[in-house]
Amino acid sequence: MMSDLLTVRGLTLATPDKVLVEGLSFSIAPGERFGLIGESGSGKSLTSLAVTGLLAPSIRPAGSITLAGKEIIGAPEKRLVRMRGDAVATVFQEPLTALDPLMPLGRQIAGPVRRRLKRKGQEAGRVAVAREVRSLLELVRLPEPERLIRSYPHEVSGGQRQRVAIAMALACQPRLLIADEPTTALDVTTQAEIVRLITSLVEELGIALLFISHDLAVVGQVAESVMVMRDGRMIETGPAEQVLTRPEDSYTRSLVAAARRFDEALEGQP
Ligand SMILES: Nc1ncnc2c1ncn2[C@@H]1O[C@H](COP(=O)(O)OP(=O)(O)OP(=O)(O)O)[C@@H](O)[C@H]1O
Repeated sequence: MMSDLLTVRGLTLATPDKVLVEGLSFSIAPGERFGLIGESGSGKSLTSLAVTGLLAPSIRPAGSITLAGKEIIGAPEKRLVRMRGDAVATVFQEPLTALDPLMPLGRQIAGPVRRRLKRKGQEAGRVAVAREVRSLLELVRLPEPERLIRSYPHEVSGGQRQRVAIAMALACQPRLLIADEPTTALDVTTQAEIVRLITSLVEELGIALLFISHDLAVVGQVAESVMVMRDGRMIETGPAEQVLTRPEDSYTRSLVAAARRFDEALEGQP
């Protein structure tokens, strides 16, 4: 649809000797929360990298990806860089890889804040940037902002690091937030907190979300619509409530049954 924020049509990703993703089509409306589900190696991360124009040079994309009305496939690097600052930002599985180990967290958040203020022609001096950094820390519910600003990544917990990574992604004021397995590296309690935080933030800010996970239960908590992938292909797509409770495809049914058995085991039932 013309009004969609992200439209992927017939996306195929291949190396010279292997097709990794084939004929993928889906779209995300402004403000919509979309879940991409699939087991390891199904092509979820490649799909999200294609959306942000960050594919390895050995992988050739074909088909079409439009984000905020602009074609991504074949776009010059300059346009992709601008789009990554403007339309889309990503939160990855392991926040340590996104963070510089040698730089205090406050300065790391300040980077994207300053770039955004400059891009929008706004005052980007020290005071203005510091004010925005503080309000971002508040937004992601991080306590003790003064200490955090001066801390290095290894001095805070995994959950706090992921909150900082979320703050950095939101610093660009993206229209689409991509969260690629954002909770996989965290313990169960922290996982639930981060999932709730992401859900409430995108709702509060009116941002669309592409949430990627192998975990059906987590995707079910976050997404309004879902797509199930296997071996680089789309297996099933539709409203989350329908796909996750009344799946039509046998592969989706097996995933749902496995997740249910896992839940029952946790509850100590047969
Ligand atoms: N640069 C690359 N060159 C060749 N093959 C690749 C490359 N990157 C990924 N692949 C292959 O593409 C397939 C899909 O990878 P992808 O990372 O998208 O899977 P995924 O669904 O995100 O899995 P995971 O949850 O384990 O990250 C895998 O078989 C992977 O080995």
